[in-house]
Amino acid sequence: MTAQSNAVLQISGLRVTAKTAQGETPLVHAIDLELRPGRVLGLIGESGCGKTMTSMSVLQLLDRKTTKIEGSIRLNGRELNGIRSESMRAIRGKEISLIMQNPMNAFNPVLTIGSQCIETIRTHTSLSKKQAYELAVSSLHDVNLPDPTIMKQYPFQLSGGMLQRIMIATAVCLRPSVIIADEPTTALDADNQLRVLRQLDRIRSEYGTSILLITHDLGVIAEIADEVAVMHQGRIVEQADVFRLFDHPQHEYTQKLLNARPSFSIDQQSNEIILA
Ligand SMILES: Nc1ncnc2c1ncn2[C@@H]1O[C@H](COP(=O)(O)OP(=O)(O)OP(=O)(O)O)[C@@H](O)[C@H]1O
Ligand code: NI
Repeated sequence: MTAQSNAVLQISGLRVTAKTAQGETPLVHAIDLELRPGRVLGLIGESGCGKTMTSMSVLQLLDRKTTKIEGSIRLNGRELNGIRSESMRAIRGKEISLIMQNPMNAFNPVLTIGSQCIETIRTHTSLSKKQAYELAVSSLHDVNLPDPTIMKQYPFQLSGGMLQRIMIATAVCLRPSVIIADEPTTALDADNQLRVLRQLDRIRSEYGTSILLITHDLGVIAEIADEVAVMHQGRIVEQADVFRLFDHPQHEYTQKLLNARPSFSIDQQSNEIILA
């Protein structure tokens, strides 16, 4: 009998290799990650270590002509690696959603926010236009954008922080069990960063959504992650509970990451990590 795991997303032995004219270059080396229900798993590591390649492989968004994905990616028990692209299109946005770094790129500049949200909803459901409109408006309300006239606006009329919240609203409106957020706050100013993190945290607690949060920022990790996986040169070098990681970093690279921060302390009473 095989061991049963309650993971929503289980990545085992994931390898990503770039196929170039010069030959094959390994980018991600047989990593294992497990995302449990309602948890936030932070994936942290330096630029170029393979975080985005990992998230793109999970979503099966890499071009199979130029990249090879090996290993297993199970979403609610179903294998995603090698799945037909049609089946994956039905899963993406419904069972697993992506929130990207640059909100501007996520929207079509010539369509209103409303038509894009409604289109996303109707691709995955049999809701009428009116029902989809109502769901979109209530999702925007959820991310503190209560004014429905936003539906009539075009992406360029809105700030980066607002677009990021709209992207979150769109990503969560169909209640996916997993959200992958790849540097969701990097392009935002400090106020909006905090706002977006709070919203992700609220979505997690309200809907039990599991979040794989990709970042190079320990502050983001301290804010909302339950567990952390540290990635270095295409490998996971350490995975631990967030408090344990801050308290007792095991790997040399994790220690370097922590030392690069000015200082931090753990408030025993509120159980929060405070960064200076
Ligand atoms: N399409 C591609 N083909 C080949 N190599 C690629 C491709 N995209 C990225 N790479 C390489 O893969 C490695 C991992 O890149 P990746 O984008 O996953 O890093 P990252 O950890 O997300 O970095 P960042 O924090 O800068 O976003 C890098 O060396 C990058 O140059
Ligand atoms: Ni990246």
